[in-house]
Amino acid sequence: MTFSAEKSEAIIEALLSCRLRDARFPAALEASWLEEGVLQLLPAHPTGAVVISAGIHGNETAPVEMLAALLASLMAGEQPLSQALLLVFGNPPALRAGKRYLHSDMNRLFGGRHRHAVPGNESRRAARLEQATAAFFQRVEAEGDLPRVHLDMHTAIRGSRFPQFALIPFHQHRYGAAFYTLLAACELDAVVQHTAPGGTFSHYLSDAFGAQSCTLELGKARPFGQNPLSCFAAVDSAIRALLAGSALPARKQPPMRFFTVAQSIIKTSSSFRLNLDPSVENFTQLPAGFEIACEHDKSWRVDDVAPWILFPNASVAPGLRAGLLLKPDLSPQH
Ligand SMILES: O=C(O)CCC(=O)N[C@@H](CCC(=O)O)C(=O)O
Ligand SMILES: [Zn+2]
Repeated sequence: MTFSAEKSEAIIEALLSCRLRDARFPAALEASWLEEGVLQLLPAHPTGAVVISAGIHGNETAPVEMLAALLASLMAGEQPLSQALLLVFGNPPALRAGKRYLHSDMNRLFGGRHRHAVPGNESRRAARLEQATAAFFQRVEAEGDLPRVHLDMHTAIRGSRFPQFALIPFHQHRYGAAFYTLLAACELDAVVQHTAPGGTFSHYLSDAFGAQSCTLELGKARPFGQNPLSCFAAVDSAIRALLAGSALPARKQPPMRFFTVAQSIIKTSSSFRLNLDPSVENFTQLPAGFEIACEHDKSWRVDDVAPWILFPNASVAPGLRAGLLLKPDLSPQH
């Protein structure tokens, strides 16, 4: 395990107090800050382009601690880098406040949706992150036609029966076997395939730049300093091997489970009610016929094809997803 607690604490402190730009890097790396909390690192001859993001939601701190530790290793010259790399600390003001967001959920605003949102911290930041990632991929183009990978790391509000999993955005370009091998090397428990476009950061990078991209869910959201970082050692090692250009660690766990989104529950009004206790975990298999949620004139019931519930949340803003129902994916793409 390569977390260096002291150095990463200093980086988080610098991030939270707007001093991150003071960081220094080995001479072999061309380092530029494209935005607050957005760092581009270029080795001499990159063999791929990788974007790693964390803190798109400000209360999801474990991924930020992991990214800070990775940054500390890069600064110290301890982490080899064969890839053009963009590190993104997603939402610094929300991280400072310890909140998912300040004005609106940023992970619903990408792909230009920020233009139609009420102006605020997240609409401005989503626009800037879009510009920064566009600048990164434009710079990367000068290095040739490099494979593009994006991992957007999150943690979940509820506990999960499959604690660590990926959500792959709806996409029409090919995700190669190597990408699924990377997810397997992360020792993920499950992979969920979206079936419709969305406003997530991972969907944006996939759609706009042809990246093989996913959201990584790494357990339950906890405040800074309270994360069981050793649980994410496999993800950390796989990311470090990817960046170094070395062989990925071999998977030790049983094979990943694959699911597809069958239905999105969209809350449309404040009359929305969820009939699930907060202790119900993600990937709980609900009984057929059970009424999961209702609104004044609408009701959502479980069928026997797609009974697995993911991200049930009654407190989302009207118009947003209040839960997903999943079915098993019997013929995953890879
Ligand atoms: O626990 C929850 O309810 C949400 C955790 C979270 O932030 N998940 C991401 C998933 C993004 C995706 O679907 O790819 C989100 O809701 O933005
Ligand atoms: Zn999140």
